[in-house]
Amino acid sequence: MVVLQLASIHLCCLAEKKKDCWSKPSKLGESSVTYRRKGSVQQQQQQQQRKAHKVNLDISPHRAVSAVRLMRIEFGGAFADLLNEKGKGSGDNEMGYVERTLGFCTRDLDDRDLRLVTDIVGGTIRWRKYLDYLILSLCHDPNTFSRMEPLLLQILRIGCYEIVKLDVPSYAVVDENVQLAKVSLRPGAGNMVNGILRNLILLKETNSLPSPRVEGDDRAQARALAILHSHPVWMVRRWIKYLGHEKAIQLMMWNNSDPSFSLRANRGKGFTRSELVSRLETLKVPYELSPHLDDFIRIKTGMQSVIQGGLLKEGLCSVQDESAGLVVSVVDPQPGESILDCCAAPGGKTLFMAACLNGQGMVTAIDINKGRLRILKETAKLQQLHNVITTVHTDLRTFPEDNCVTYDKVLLDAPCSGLGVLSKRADLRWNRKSEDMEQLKNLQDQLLDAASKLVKAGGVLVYSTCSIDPEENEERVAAFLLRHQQEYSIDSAERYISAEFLTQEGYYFSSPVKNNSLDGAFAARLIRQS
Ligand SMILES: C[S@@+](CC[C@H](N)C(=O)[O-])C[C@H]1O[C@@H](n2cnc3c(N)ncnc32)[C@H](O)[C@@H]1O
Repeated sequence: MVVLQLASIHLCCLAEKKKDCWSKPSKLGESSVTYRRKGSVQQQQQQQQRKAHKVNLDISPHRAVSAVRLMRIEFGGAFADLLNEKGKGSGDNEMGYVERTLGFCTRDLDDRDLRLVTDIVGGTIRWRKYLDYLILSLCHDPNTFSRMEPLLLQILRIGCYEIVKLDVPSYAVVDENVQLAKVSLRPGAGNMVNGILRNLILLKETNSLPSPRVEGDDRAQARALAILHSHPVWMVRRWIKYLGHEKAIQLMMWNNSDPSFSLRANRGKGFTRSELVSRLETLKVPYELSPHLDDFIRIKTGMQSVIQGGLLKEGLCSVQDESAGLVVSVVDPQPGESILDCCAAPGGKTLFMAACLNGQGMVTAIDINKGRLRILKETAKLQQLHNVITTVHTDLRTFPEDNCVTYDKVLLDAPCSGLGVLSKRADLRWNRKSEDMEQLKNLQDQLLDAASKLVKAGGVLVYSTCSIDPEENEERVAAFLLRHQQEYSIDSAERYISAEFLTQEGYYFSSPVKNNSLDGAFAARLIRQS
């Protein structure tokens, strides 16, 4: 998924609104409460009450906040990437959540704390299956693990992650997580954290951490790899089937690595890549120019400075992965054209296509999700592209029935599994189920059929996904071409992208395994004959 930074911040508000209230599970501990959104007056009252409360200075705020965020992601339906959006997502309410979950608050987070929270939350989610395996192995009795309070489990996961995957001094990890469990739950919980973490440190120091053997039949091997690389078993089996063992492992390692980001200078606002580079140099953010796209640069660190420097708020650039930018290259938008973006929100590709029009032509952006479409509209205004973007809130599957207009180019960036973007979407691997794949494929077929009716004779239809799964990509296009033999044929993407991204069939495909540092994405360019 390509998440526009600003869109993310807005989306977070939506995600929060969607979950107006949620009850913490009863196993949480004595201070189990119902989370409820309060109006602004109530928020102020809460803040005043907090001032009257005892602030716990013994526990680092980043550990307390990380534990609470993990609870919200697992039980409250919050999205990791949004909450983790460089520490922004939770807004002023962060300490309110901490206090209601843990029964105390800590000092406010500074920039360093925010970075730590981002690392710990992202890493703990990614490594969840492996961390649970370690914790279970150290519990001795499986019932202790299965009956564990959710908050205690989060604290243990954080501690294990810090010990095994981060270079944090072990005394600090043990002391603070023990303290956190004691104060927020009960003394016995602190003792359990103490026992498990100290054992883990011993095992790590003697190089004897528990580890499943990759042996036996395919299923058993997939199960072991799923633990070692912390992914659902069904995904591992699917990737072994399509990519083979070695590449499946490389892919999982990529998914577990720290994501890098790219920024697109917004030509629509007359802001060039050189100007973006100067601003980044002033902000002391290290960057690399994209070798594939003229408007893009890559950054590995420094997103916080980009946000604070106002570049996104001023609409001067967007956070957009190059893999998504290359889909727009395949569409090849030209000034004066009429373009339909069928599944447009939150608008990453719409905005890039609109910027390519140089003020002439129109991108019509339709989406079934009103909230996401509103974000697109707001961003278009911010980026001064609203004159070349029209939004339509509708279901694409019924849109052709009421609309007889056809377009020069139609982009269908279909809803998909997102299996190409798991490095950026830490929690997505746990939210996707294998059953989703069949439903998504059906929807993709229906959407392709609908989109195909909206292309002019001689016009172009581009089908794209941010998936690396052939069943959502090549197979959907092959099935479509069978249904529309007389109307559509493949137009090779070779004129629009470099050879490293070109498949044998003439499609665009970026693979995290092959095209290092890009997310996975796919696009097929089809021409309408009649
Ligand atoms: C992969 S996202 C699109 C991302 C977008 N193209 C971008 O670059 O930012 C898929 C979008 O399809 C929309 N969608 C799903 N089903 C739809 C339908 N039946 N009609 C229109 N839009 C739909 C979803 O609301 C979602 O915003």
